[in-house]
Amino acid sequence: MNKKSVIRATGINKHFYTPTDYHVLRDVSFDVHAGEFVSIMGKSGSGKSTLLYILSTMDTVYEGELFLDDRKITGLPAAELSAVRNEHIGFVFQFHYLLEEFTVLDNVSLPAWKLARKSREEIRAAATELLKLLDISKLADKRASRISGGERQRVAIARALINSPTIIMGDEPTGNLDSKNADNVLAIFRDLVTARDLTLLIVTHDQDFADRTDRIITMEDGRVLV
Ligand SMILES: Nc1ncnc2c1ncn2[C@@H]1O[C@H](COP(=O)(O)OP(=O)(O)OP(=O)(O)O)[C@@H](O)[C@H]1O
Repeated sequence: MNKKSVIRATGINKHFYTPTDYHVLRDVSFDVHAGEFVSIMGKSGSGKSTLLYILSTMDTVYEGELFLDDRKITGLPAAELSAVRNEHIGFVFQFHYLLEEFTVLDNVSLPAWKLARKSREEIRAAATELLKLLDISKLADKRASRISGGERQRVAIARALINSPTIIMGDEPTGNLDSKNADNVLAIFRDLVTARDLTLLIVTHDQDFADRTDRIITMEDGRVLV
């Protein structure tokens, strides 16, 4: 099967110049195809988060080229980049950055309010649907500050889905969960790949989690091992 490339990185190099020149990413090239569930592993300091930051379009200072959904992202002006990000990518982080005083429903709705493509009613309906999908409907009106770690991660996943992205990127999304909740998150991700035709790229230290993804990209000293 010749699936299209959803993420393509070619010859990515990145330097940090603080305090001296540190060559953190070295000729990183790889493809992630439509519908793949890929994990990125590697020792602490190998460059995983730095790479994810570039792939998520938030860091634009690098050498090489990045393509998302066959479109060249490298060199796009900031406004276009932000439109691409909003349209294509949902993020799930270890620390979910929920707004503690907002309800669960409002936290999930927030990215759609920002994008302002739909009415408040449509957004509410879509957010309600996502809570159902993630089996957290009961939490809709609870404040984020009142829910558990596993529940927070589900809210963060629902929020990442609200603008119907084609790609979900995660930085240690199961990092602070116990193994039962980590298993649940994995099962949710797995279902999403099938049900919503998503592509997933997840940085993780969790070998069990990674072993159950379709493919592991391993990083060492800023390089992708092949
Ligand atoms: N802003 C920065 N300035 C200078 N060096 C940095 C900066 N950000 C990261 N680094 C360095 O770049 C290297 C890669 O960092 P990165 O966070 O990408 O690693 P990682 O593989 O995600 O690590 P971890 O698994 O511990 O999160 C590290 O040595 C880090 O100290």
